[in-house]
Amino acid sequence: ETNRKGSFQNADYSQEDSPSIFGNISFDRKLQENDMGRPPQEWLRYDYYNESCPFAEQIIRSTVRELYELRPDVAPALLRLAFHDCFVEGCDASVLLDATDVMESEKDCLPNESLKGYDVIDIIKSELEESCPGVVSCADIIVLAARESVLLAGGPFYPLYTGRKDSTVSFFEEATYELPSPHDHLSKTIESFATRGFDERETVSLLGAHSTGTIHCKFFHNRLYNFSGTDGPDPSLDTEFLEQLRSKCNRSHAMPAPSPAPPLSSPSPSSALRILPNSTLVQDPGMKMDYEGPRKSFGVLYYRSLLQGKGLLFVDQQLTSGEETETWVRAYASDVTLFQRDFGLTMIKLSDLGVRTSPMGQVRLNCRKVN
Ligand code: HEM
Repeated sequence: ETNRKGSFQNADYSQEDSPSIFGNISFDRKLQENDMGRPPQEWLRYDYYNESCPFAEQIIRSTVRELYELRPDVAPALLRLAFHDCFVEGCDASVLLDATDVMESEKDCLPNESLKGYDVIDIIKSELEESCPGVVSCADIIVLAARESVLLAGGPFYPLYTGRKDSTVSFFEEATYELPSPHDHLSKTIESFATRGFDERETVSLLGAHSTGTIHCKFFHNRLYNFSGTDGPDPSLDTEFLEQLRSKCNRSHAMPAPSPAPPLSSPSPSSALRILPNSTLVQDPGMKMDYEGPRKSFGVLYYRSLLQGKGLLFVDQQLTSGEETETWVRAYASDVTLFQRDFGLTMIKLSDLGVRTSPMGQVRLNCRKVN
């Protein structure tokens, strides 16, 4: 364990002054192709804003960190936001567009109903607009803010290309039908990730993101009281854990959606300091996933809990039901370094999905609206 901890390279890395766990690894990003059948590196570059906005990545980093100090739930919210953006038609900030008279918004589809962090992105964007107006895309902000969030949650640093452009449309239908459900069986999850180029190992590692954040009762309530119409619990749930969950989530937590996320900021944020404290009472308490304090637990405890029948979502617990996926659950449960490396690589891949460049995209001035 000591040795493992010794080589457990994580959260203290910053891009400038530290080697990352990727330092010695050669990974072939040529294999990752975007929608246009061309590899992302033909469109994107490391340090794309080097000349146009040299402090862009630093501004994103420091703003996320400032907000995190006030509200640690900012980190999981931003990580989930990146997943929901990138998984639907690529990383193009389409998830941030508000509805208009002629366009429905991804924000309003069912799988996104408890998505948060839009106002955090607004704050970061306004900081960037002050320094370099009209330069940094909302799509880059999302993936870079998610990277910072992973670090804050105790995960690895991973290098990211930049230069993504923002979409001019929101994909309500696609988000409604293509975002995975917490009630999905393994085969559906595997298929859904495979469509986007992730194999089983990569899928298992990405779900390690569920090491952090909060899962509201409504997403696993059926497993506690009425699993598949049996009027009883999911037999794959550990019994002690079942009681623990039932004490947090009573029968009445089944139907109502979680209360709308409390605003993280004032309506027109211009500075990180305008953030409000976390004061709104959430009716559905949910379960915190930072098992033993975020920095220690990212990854490994999530997989260990799956091996003990203590996965919160059905979709999580399903990872132990397939031969190959279970092998990776076991591997990650016992090898922190392997998990951190794999998670970083799959986050890179996720962040490069369906990248847009001009003329198919733009740099939005306000992340909520098309220019
Ligand atoms: C089969 C795939 C997945 C499903 C069905 C799924 C579903 C969910 C659900 C239902 C929640 C609870 C939301 C709530 O209670 O408000 C959640 C939370 C979360 N998910 Fe996933 N998820 C999946 C994959 C991922 C991936 C790939 C990532 C990131 C790489 C991710 C990151 C997160 C995070 C960080 C949270 C906590 C959010 C917070 O506390 O604000 N998820 N997910």
